[in-house]
Amino acid sequence: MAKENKAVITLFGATGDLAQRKLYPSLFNLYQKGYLAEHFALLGTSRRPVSDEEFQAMVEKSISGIDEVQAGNAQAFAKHFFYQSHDVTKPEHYEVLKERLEKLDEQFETEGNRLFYMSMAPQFFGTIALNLKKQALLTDDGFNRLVIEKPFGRDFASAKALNDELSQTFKEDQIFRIDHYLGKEMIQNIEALRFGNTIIESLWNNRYIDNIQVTLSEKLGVEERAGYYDHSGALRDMVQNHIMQVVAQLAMEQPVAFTDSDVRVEKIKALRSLRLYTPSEAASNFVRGQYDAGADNPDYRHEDGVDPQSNTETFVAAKLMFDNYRWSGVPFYVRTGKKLADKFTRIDVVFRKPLIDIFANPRMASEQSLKSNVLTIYVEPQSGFALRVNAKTAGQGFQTEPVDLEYMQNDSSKKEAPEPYERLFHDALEGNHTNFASWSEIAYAWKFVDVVRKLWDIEEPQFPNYTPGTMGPAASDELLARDGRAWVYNLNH
Ligand SMILES: NC(=O)C1=CN([C@@H]2O[C@H](COP(=O)(O)OP(=O)(O)OC[C@H]3O[C@@H](n4cnc5c(N)ncnc54)[C@H](OP(=O)(O)O)[C@@H]3O)[C@@H](O)[C@H]2O)C=CC1
Ligand SMILES: O=C1O[C@H](COP(=O)(O)O)[C@@H](O)[C@H](O)[C@H]1O
Repeated sequence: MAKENKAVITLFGATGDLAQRKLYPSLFNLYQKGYLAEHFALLGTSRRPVSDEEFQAMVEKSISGIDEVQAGNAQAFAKHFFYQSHDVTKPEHYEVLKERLEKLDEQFETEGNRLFYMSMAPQFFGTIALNLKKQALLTDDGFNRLVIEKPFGRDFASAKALNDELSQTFKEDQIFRIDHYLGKEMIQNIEALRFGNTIIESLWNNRYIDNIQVTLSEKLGVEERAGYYDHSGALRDMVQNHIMQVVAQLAMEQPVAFTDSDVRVEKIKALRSLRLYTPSEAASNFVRGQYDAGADNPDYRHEDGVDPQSNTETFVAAKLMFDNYRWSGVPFYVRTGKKLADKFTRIDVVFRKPLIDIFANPRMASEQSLKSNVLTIYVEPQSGFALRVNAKTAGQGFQTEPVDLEYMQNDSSKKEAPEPYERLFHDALEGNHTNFASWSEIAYAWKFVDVVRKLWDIEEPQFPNYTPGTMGPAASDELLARDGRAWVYNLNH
């Protein structure tokens, strides 16, 4: 039985793309499941004038694509939505907001619980938080929480400045920094796999693991987001946040208990032990790329909205090292990019080969060699995992071949899994921080990434350097080849 969450949600950026594509459908799913019911309201804000009725129609339209809408639910849901034209830079506008929130609190009996969601350009995040405090929009009786979208800063200094601003209004345990990768079913499964299985956790260290590979691959280019992306690039857009969060979950020690505070402690410890590169180490352990023209696309520099001289990277590959007892000597190879071969996210954990390969005994005149065991976590588009083991090939002789022990979620279990934003909204309403990034995690991630960014900002790259539809520049393969390794997923798969 779903527990109802009571709150008034104030959404900054209510007419924006994210709100309409992701946030309203996620809230609607929570409503259909009973996590939101009678005691919730959403006050949407942005500058343009929109009436409550027009806003409700916008919300209904945004959820119209959802399957299995229970009769009448869409209209009943939309009736919880209200709109206030509001310029976040104008302090006097917050007074009106305050009055409306108080009325909604009373009307929907939300017990003073307030959730403020910043879904707008990041330069406004600090201003909004300061005004919420100055104009006393936080309540004394219920909870006051802030959900904040990415990006959280452009580097450590700007992230710290933002965090300092937010901290004047909200304490760390009131801030929920969104990283939608943490809302993905199979990313959450990392913890279940590791800490729910003796056979996995007992091997999860440098005695048995040779290397770990994380790939976040995209088939699309920058599309209509060039304005943002050209000032960001793959390092800031994907590595500093999503990849760092995934890697922290793979590397962390077992938390004392599966609670948000215990998980945070371990993720922070893991990120603290991530080796901070010198500029020359960064140069040899990071690869950047920018896509060339393809059969149906211009090269990146000729995309709409991109600076024709742009040195923004659309691809990053890197080798990360953790200096701690568990991971000493084990490289974590990561890569992400746009216009690659396919859209998928996967993690490959490559185990060491047996110390002695008795099947390669020359007396048996065998040419074969055992393959490494690989645990692959398929995050998307399929959800599941596979363990590659060596088995005897059926037949007269004695040959071995790799076979996969596989678990893939079927359509019905996939349907059970909420969308990341639905899950994260629910967590924030429940006050559960497990799937949100803490300030310390963000700070360590920026410090790590800043070294690379500074280096790349002063060195002229040889762009473009990869063909759309491939897995990035040749240097990405060379990064592993020089260690005698290769990406488990390559174009032959
Ligand atoms: N869209 C996406 O897929 C993703 C977005 N994000 C993040 O989510 C956030 C929102 O992105 P997105 O929805 O795409 O942005 P949009 O540009 O689509 O929307 C911006 C919103 O902010 C409002 N706005 C702009 N200026 C002001 C102002 N001065 N005062 C009040 N409201 C204002 C706009 O309405 P109006 O002009 O009427 O004021 C609009 O509602 C960003 O932080 C982005 O990085 C993160 C991941 C994915
Ligand atoms: O945060 C972002 O993520 C998307 C990729 O997310 P996914 O869930 O589709 O894998 C990426 O396209 C975008 O550039 C980035 O801002």
